[in-house]
Amino acid sequence: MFLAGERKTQAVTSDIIYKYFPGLSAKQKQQFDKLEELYRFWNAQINVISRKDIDSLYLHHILHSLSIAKVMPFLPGEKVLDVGTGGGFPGIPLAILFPDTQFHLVDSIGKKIKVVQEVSKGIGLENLVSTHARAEQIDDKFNFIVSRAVTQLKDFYPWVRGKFAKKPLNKLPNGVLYLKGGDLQEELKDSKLNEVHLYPLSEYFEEDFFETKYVVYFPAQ
Ligand SMILES: C[S@@+](CC[C@H](N)C(=O)[O-])C[C@H]1O[C@@H](n2cnc3c(N)ncnc32)[C@H](O)[C@@H]1O
Repeated sequence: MFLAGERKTQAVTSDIIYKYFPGLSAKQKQQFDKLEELYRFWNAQINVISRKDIDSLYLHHILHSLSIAKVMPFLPGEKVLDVGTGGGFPGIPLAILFPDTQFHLVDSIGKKIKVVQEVSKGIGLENLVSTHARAEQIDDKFNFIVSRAVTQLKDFYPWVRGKFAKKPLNKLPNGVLYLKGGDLQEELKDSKLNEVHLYPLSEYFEEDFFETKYVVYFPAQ
């Protein structure tokens, strides 16, 4: 029972993942379910998600990360780099969803990589490595580079330009999948990228949170 004027915020559970990604294995469900406990614990020591947002972990962080999968289902054997992963977004949810794809998560702040390593260990991820480094220092080639909330595309692309594998395996050429929101016109113009595709997330998800959010995809160029 609630008193007049008392507000109850209902935390979103992992059910929201299963609504949009049915058919996951028991192991994947266990991993997604365990993320809440692990992030609550680690976020209390090292802040990677704002305190008021932790109740929205499954919607704002996990499902948002997984939206990349609606645009680009990664294939077994592909390699994906997550630049500026913070506490592991979008890389950790994607690594659970695609256990046969190799993920490399990088962040320039060591404490954040500590959270990534602890969460990854806590759910037994075997297809993820993480490095405390600037993205520019990573010397490897990838099929796709993912990112969220790191910097403007005009600054981002020079960091990753030389890091794409030549051989494409997927339905779209190797390239960048960046989670962005709001009005992107100016940013896209400033980026000087000559081919960019916007995938509106409201086409895949009904929650208001996804209105005005996009996966921005551009091939290596
Ligand atoms: C706002 S946080 C976003 C974290 C995560 N992607 C998310 O969406 O929750 C931006 C992160 O980018 C990292 N970062 C910024 N520039 C970077 C670079 N050149 N290389 C690696 N990480 C970088 C910062 O340390 C920070 O953790």
